[in-house]
Amino acid sequence: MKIVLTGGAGYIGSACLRWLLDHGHDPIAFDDLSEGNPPSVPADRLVVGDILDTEAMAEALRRHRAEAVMHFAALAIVPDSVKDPDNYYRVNVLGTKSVLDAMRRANVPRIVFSSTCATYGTRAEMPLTEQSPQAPEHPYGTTKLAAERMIQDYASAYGLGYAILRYFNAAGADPDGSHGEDRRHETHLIPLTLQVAAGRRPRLLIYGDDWPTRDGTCVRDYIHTADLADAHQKAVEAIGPGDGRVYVLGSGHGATVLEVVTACEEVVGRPIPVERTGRRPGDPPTLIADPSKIASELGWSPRYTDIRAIVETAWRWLSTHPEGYGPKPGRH
Ligand SMILES: NC(=O)c1ccc[n+]([C@@H]2O[C@H](COP(=O)([O-])OP(=O)(O)OC[C@H]3O[C@@H](n4cnc5c(N)ncnc54)[C@H](O)[C@@H]3O)[C@@H](O)[C@H]2O)c1
Ligand SMILES: O=c1ccn([C@@H]2O[C@H](COP(=O)(O)OP(=O)(O)O[C@H]3O[C@H](CO)[C@@H](O)[C@H](O)[C@H]3O)[C@@H](O)[C@H]2O)c(=O)[nH]1
Repeated sequence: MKIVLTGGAGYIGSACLRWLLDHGHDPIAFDDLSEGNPPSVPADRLVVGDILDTEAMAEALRRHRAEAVMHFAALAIVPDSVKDPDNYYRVNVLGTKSVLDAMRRANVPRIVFSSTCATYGTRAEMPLTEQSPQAPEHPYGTTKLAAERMIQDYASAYGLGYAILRYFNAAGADPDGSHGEDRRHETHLIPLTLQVAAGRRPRLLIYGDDWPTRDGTCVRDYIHTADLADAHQKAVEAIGPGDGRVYVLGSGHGATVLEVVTACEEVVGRPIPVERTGRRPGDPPTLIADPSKIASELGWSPRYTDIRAIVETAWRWLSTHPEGYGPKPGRH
């Protein structure tokens, strides 16, 4: 299938693009490089552009004769969204509207959307299913929920097929260590912990050890990017005309912050300095998926269910690419 991936030079988008190439599809990335890395995808598969430019997006869809869009492009850091909601509503909500309008102009019949478990809020019961009530508690989650609703409204009015995938915590790198996570400003637990292990940061701050969890630190469901990519492939292949699907997408297993640090110590073979500090605003204590719907409907199951195996891939990338993908172009 000919597929355009918005945000396809980013961490998850580029992992999906490489996966789709390896599995017989014809993907290209459409990315403004505000966070993406050109070396993460083949040069002839990258179109540089802004999703808010509807005509540029439509032109890329027409030129590639796209049969599907995977919409990854977004701003996705919770505390930044609290400080700068203007930018989050612009890129995540108006940007999604622009992508949908470009798809209508270019007659593209299906979309797979990157949503998030951050649309649920802190009060839902664990594990989370597609039926759990959505009540986001920060602008990032609100903008992602607004984008979900917009896709569903466009689908019922204009006959679009869609799959909404609510991911949990994306983690890991390509198993051969050739590609991985490289952001301008890293905030995610596993890369930060491994950067401390590599001597690039003095210590890891642990945000809260008094949460109501088994060791007092937050529990998250870490899902490897290869498992995310596999789910995207299965979802895009399953969407029929006018078909709408929603799936939660996690491994079904939770790890605490301290368990992640221990896994990192086991993988790198030495202790990692940590400092316990206060809770980070907006953090829910526990987020765990129940992925049984995507398992039964699409035959998806995660290959990475052990946090140590996920960390091993991330360490292979980080320890062999201390500069990541190198200098970042065009950042704003
Ligand atoms: N990382 C996670 O744990 C996680 C979890 C749940 C959902 N998600 C969602 O998955 C998607 C990808 O996340 P990621 O971690 O790969 O982030 P990322 O920042 O690495 O990727 C986002 C990409 O979008 C591009 N982009 C941003 N604004 C753009 C614009 N206006 N026009 C074109 N391109 C633009 C960036 O350059 C970047 O390459 C996001 O939609 C995010 O909300 C991520
Ligand atoms: O230096 C750090 C960084 C993180 N944490 C903790 O580690 C856990 C995981 O944090 P992080 O890796 O920042 O991920 P989340 O805040 O859970 O958010 C990610 O996962 C969400 C889905 O759960 C996505 O929607 C977001 O885009 C993505 O950033 C949280 O309990 C944090 O408090 C620390 O203790 N110290």
